Amino acid sequence: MTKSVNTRELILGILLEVTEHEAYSHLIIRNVLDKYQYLDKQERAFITRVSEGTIENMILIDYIINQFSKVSINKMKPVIRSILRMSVYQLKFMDSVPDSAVCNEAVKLATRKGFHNLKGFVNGVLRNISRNLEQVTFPDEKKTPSKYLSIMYSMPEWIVEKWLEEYEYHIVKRILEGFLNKNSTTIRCNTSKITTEELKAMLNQEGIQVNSSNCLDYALEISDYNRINVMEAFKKGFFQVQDISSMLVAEVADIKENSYVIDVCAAPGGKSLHAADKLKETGYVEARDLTENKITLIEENINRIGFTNIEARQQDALILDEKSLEKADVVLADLPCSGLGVIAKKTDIKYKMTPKKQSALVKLQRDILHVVGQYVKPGGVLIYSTCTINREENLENVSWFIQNHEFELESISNYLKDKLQCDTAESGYVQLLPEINETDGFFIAKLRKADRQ
Ligand SMILES: C[S@@+](CC[C@H](N)C(=O)[O-])C[C@H]1O[C@@H](n2cnc3c(N)ncnc32)[C@H](O)[C@@H]1O
Repeated sequence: MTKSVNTRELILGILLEVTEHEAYSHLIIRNVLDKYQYLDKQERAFITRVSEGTIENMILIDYIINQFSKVSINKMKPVIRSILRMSVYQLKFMDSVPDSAVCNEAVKLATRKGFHNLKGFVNGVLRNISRNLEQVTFPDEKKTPSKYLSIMYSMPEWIVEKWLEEYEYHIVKRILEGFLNKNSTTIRCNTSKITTEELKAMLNQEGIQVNSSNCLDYALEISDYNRINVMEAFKKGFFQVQDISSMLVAEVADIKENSYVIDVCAAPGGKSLHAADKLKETGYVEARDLTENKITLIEENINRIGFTNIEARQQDALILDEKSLEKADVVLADLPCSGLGVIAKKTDIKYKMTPKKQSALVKLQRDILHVVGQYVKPGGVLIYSTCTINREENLENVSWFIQNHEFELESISNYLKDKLQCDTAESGYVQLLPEINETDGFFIAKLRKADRQ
């Protein structure tokens, strides 16, 4: 195939899909990289960095553009708006691209996209920004703290205000910094197939940089790799990409061999497969999700890994499944949530969430918990988890649940090592925060059902 594709044009396409058509950035970037597999490592890295960086810093970038453009960013044509955004990202954050090249490429791209008449505008705004970037004035941190944080860390102000009500200022600032610092990828070794040391050696042989984790014996951090799905160890099902926080779900559940586990919201199957691994070829995991597409995703992972003690099943968690009543030793309820803890990985979530959508999620979470709590055997365990950091979706839901159901919180402090330690673990729950705990923002509560015997 000929290399006729222009990387900047691909980036423009990604930005337009995300900002004008509601596409999710991590999915659209992955699709583009899959489609243009012949691009070299440097080109792939450039596409990923500029697309993610532009989306991640969009509030800050728009603030800067608005100081130099007579037409406000919201009034611009989508193509021009996106070209300016990706160019300002490069001017502000990428020393490797000379400013003159950024401006020239932007003008060429605008022309190629049919905006010959606006090339003077694009050129003028960008050259002006490139000359005066250091002179931009930002909101005062002391006088308008939420506005300051919102612009400097590109977080919608309503989210900043919400977090400032729940956490101290310096914690919120660190969380926001954490979202912008990219961590290395964490993987979980499938220890029923290979030891962690063997997996480490295998990855090293493929030239991948691997570090052990202090938090869990079977977790590894990998870096310096191109694509995961071509790694031999991945194809053989020896590991699963998973954040440490997500690994803690099956860890704190303390799954014993021969147990029956129901994961009520399982796709793409990370926690279900972890539970199956912990069962060491015994027991049974039922990995449920809402739609056929989601079931296919789980099945793809099950097939790759090759476990036989797990099956995927389509089932709406809101509808009571009479056959499961009081049958499960462990129910995993890793429920749909606002996802505000994983903004580092799913960059555009912060722009798509609204207070109204978040309230609807709280109701959904309570409705699902009420149904699936009934599948837990007396004396069994329900793990409630979300990848968000808002009290309403987390602790407030747990408080509501234990007030209205025969469950009690149970200590999880024995499972939390090193930087995961926290004051609330003894009480049965943990709220992990990006940067502070060096994980995704994630909530886990362990609930034990009353044993009537
Ligand atoms: C946070 S994700 C689960 C991630 C998964 N536990 C893992 O570790 O890979 C939430 C999942 O809930 C599913 N979901 C949403 N509403 C549902 C419902 N009513 N019934 C079952 N699954 C649902 C979504 O399709 C999504 O896959």
